Amino acid sequence: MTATVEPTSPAPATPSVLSTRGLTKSFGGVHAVRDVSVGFLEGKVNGLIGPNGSGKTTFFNMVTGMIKPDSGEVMQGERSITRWAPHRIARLGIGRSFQLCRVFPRLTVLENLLVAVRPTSLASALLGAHHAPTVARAREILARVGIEHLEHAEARDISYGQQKLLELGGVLMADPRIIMLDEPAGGVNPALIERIATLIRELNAEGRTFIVVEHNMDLVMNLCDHIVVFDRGRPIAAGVPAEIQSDPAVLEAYLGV
Ligand SMILES: Nc1ncnc2c1ncn2[C@@H]1O[C@H](COP(=O)(O)OP(=O)(O)OP(=O)(O)O)[C@@H](O)[C@H]1O
Repeated sequence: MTATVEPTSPAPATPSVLSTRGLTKSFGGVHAVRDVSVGFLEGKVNGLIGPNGSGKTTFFNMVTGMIKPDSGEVMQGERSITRWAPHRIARLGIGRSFQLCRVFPRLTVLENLLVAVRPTSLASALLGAHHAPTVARAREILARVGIEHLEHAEARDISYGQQKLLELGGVLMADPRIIMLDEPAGGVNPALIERIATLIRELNAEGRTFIVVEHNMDLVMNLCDHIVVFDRGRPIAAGVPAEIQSDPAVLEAYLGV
């Protein structure tokens, strides 16, 4: 049976900016993502939640081209982007962060942003340090994410939460319209979680769509307009936070009740 959860709320008329049809991936005998058909709403903060191992990161990896699905489709609007290479998907304006924050520890904070904009060659990225408009943009983004005072610090010397902000800054360098965040609050202290949440709200208010995988339920419920819930590789619920919080299938998945 096809596990289809349509994004019927909060606004049925809102188009899906990204969607999947029957997306499937197994690793040996592990069915990580099974026949998933879901849609994410344009201009909204979409949440993707589920217990550990329910397939969220594997799903993200397929949508962003990092791994190839066994079967199924990834659609941006009406266009299939299934099996496109990650850089090609990025050029569509789809940016992402990673569960385990990816920064270059021995580069400075500013250099990390210069690398982010030219990921194919570290050398050319660092040469970009002499490209005034790129540097100006990087500084603007550092100010935006609130770590401009750390410009000259090596990334390994700033806190994990600041590294998460730096990684988000790297995503913003490409000016994406759709931003996929894998556990933006994971391992981050409460003060910085609040800053990350504020930043997501501000960027969303500018018209950027978010798809956020996150285990911090307070954050998810406060931040997201619409939530899809995975369990054992399949979507089991979709709706506004109030619907998700009272959905018996969701409670069962999390609590085993
Ligand atoms: N490269 C891989 N090789 C083998 N098994 C994998 C691989 N990647 C993921 N899995 C398995 O696929 C399942 C889904 O994993 P995935 O990381 O997508 O879940 P998740 O919902 O993101 O989990 P978490 O919330 O803990 O990050 C798990 O059973 C995991 O062990």
